[in-house]
Amino acid sequence: MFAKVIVDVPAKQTNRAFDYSVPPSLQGWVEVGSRVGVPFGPRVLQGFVVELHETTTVDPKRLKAIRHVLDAAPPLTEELVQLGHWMSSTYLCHEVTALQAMLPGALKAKYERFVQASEAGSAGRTELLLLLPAQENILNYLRSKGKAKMEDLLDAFPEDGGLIRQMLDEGQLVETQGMKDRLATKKALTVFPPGAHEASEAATETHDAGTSGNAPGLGGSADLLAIAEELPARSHKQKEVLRYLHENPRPIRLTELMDKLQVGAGTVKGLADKGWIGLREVEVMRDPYANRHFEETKPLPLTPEQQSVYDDIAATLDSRSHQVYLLQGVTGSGKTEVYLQAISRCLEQGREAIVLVPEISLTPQMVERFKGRFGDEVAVMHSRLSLGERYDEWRKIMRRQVRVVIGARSAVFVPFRQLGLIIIDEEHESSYKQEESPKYHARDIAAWRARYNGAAVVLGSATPSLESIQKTKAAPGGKPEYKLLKMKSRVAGRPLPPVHIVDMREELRSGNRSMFSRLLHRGLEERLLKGEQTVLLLNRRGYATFVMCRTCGYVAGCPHCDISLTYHQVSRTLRCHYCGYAERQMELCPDCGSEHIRHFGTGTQRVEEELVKLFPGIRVIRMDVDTTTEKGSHEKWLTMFRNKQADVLLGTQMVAKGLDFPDVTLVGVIAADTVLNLPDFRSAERTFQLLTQVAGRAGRHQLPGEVFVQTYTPEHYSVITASRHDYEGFVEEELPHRRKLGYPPYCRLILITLTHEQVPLLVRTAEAVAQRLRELGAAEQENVFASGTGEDFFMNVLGPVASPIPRIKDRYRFQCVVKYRGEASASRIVAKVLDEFAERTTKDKLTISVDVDPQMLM
Ligand SMILES: Nc1ncnc2c1ncn2[C@@H]1O[C@H](COP(=O)(O)OP(=O)(O)OP(=O)(O)O)[C@@H](O)[C@H]1O
Ligand SMILES: [Zn+2]
Ligand SMILES: [Zn+2]
Repeated sequence: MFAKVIVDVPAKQTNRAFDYSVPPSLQGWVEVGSRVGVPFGPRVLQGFVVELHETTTVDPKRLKAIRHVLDAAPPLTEELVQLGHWMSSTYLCHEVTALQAMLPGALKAKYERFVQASEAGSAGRTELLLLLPAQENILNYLRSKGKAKMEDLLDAFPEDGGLIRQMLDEGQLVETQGMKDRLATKKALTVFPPGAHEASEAATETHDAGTSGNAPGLGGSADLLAIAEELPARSHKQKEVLRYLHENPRPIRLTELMDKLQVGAGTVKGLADKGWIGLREVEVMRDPYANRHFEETKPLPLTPEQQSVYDDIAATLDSRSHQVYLLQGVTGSGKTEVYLQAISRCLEQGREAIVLVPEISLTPQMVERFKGRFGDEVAVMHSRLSLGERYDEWRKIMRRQVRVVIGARSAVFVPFRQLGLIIIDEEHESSYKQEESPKYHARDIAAWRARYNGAAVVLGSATPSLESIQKTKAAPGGKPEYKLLKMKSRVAGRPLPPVHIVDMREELRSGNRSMFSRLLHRGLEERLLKGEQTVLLLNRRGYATFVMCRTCGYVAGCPHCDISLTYHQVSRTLRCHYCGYAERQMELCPDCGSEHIRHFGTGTQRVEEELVKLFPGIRVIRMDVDTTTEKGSHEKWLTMFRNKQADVLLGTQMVAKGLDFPDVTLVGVIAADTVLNLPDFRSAERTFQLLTQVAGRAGRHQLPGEVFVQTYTPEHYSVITASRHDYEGFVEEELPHRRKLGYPPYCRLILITLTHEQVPLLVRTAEAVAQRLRELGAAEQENVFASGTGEDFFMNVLGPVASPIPRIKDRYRFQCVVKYRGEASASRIVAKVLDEFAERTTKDKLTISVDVDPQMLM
């Protein structure tokens, strides 16, 4: 048997599969998707098996064998391996980078490097070589140890790093990589009465050792009583343990037993040493939600709108065909209930479902709704879990113990084998696009997996992205890519809240210098009197958190990046968000020596201060990056707010999404324009989406709601259409702008960023790249024209220009933007140009990164 393996070296030369033989000892272990260790040059590298064959065309003499298999079950499926291949060509990334992105953090890159003397090095061949004394020493050191960690070896021979490298290259030393995998599983000492043993590996791992139900073979436990009787009276603690285990003949965690009986570990261990009871380490699962009880919920009778949407999705599920739906439902229309019932249907068919939600709306409330309906069938994956917790949730998936996963972007890769449904809530959110390589969009991955599995995808939003809405329209001569489903009204005939636009210029003119307009002020006052709640949104983006000298105007900037430093209140430091550079808060201006330094803290903090000044005694919960870094803080704040321990929930985007609190009757937006002024072609769309989302938090239950949007640009169509809850109106205004400027959804973009330490070389290369792109684009255009297929291809290269942030980590940045229409040809052209320049850029240490469908042109 032969395997094709992609090795874990993200480089152009290794971006292909290499052939290896599967030794007889590993047959049956090596599968497509297995992680393996393979010899590669002088080293042993990690890799992924992507194909298995009975034959190979490679000369058997040159073929090396796979050394070992890293996991008992392959962490990737055949489907995911194929997906990796597709991602590599679609997003122009290395295949191994795509495959790595599918693994949970705990499995990634956590390997240690080991070195040993090679067989050739320790036997025959070395005698023929003349060894340096230092080489002898290194070999002797390794022979005495058998195998050493690379870092220990380098510690032992600090002068000889280069020599060690050379010995590796010459094959005297061999490097292997070992996983720190064991660290990633959690173990607990567990007491086993005789006869009670681990029923099966999986069972012991899921159960809490203390509550394991079955105690197979009780035969032995009678003996414990006999032993207890015979022990001397002074061993009363040991007697007690034996009696307890006689009465409860099942495994129990040592700490729990100690707690229950108030005995020491030594007492128990003594019994184990005598062989009367067993004491072993057992793997336990960390369950982040273990101590939470989730109220079980039953499916609600659907409204007619919900029913018709559900019926459509259910028909696709039943026919096992593949379809992407775009569900446009106003805020509070009950999209989540539709998701829940569609998932039920999918599970009834014996299939599995993935639910993606944006990271910041992956709130406990959201998790609760899914756990409440599907209980232990649900695994949760998000970045606020510890690495270990995430790993354990992932293993539940591998072992088929759960059939529903709810998580942020990367959960789209979970290795389900019978995927029936993928739901992407708030599909317009930019966090579904990964900003590092592989720069994928979860929406595209979901569509790909649905096609592969004959599954349904539901993209839900009150404000779908323009790209998605465009895909619901029929292409000339074809069927639309997505099917549009609509829910136009809120559940139970509740009205959408009226939205009032407040012109802040007007406020200033009439002498109100506060950040609260008179209307919003009165609204707050009324809510305090009535004991109702308010949500206040301050969009942090675009808000100053920098440090400025009021005497000379000096602004503290990063010495390595062309960007101002951000002031961090908690640590009293100034930090660069791009390179991590940090310095102490300054007392004097470095330019003019003035003491008048002003720290512009986060906007939310200033709002909070003003609230407390205007409404003494007001209870405010502030949610922003500063107050939510601690694990579980999110949950804490939201629970407090739900329990009405606060009058106002004040925050950034994180208060705008998904929250459903019955007593919120007022929503205020402090300044609607902060996003609007950003130099981004999506700024109007983002403004509309955010305003609509946050307005949707008011009046969702019995009490009617009301919204005030404060703005300096009340005439802007994104503000006006949002105030009317008018999605179609917004789209109608926005699309002509996009068409005129040639932006998505009328074309697609590829952003190419080049970086180097020196500007002249950078500019020269950037220009050469742009030039070559133009040549190939024009040639393709001619080809298409000549072929007469009438295919809609066009490609336009903008730039090179300096990037909006022209320098990061001492490297200058230039960018080109490729605008194009027409299938895949553009990415093929870009790939070709990258290929042509690869050698030159490696030699010059210049980097080129590519972002297909960028969310921001930064
Ligand atoms: N069929 C139904 N009957 C009664 N109540 C319902 C029904 N469907 C949903 N609800 C309730 O209506 C409220 C709003 O529903 P839900 O949160 O699912 O809306 P949504 O469309 O997801 O909103 P958003 O996009 O604003 O997050 C919830 O409190 C939910 O329990
Ligand atoms: Zn100054
Ligand atoms: Zn920096």
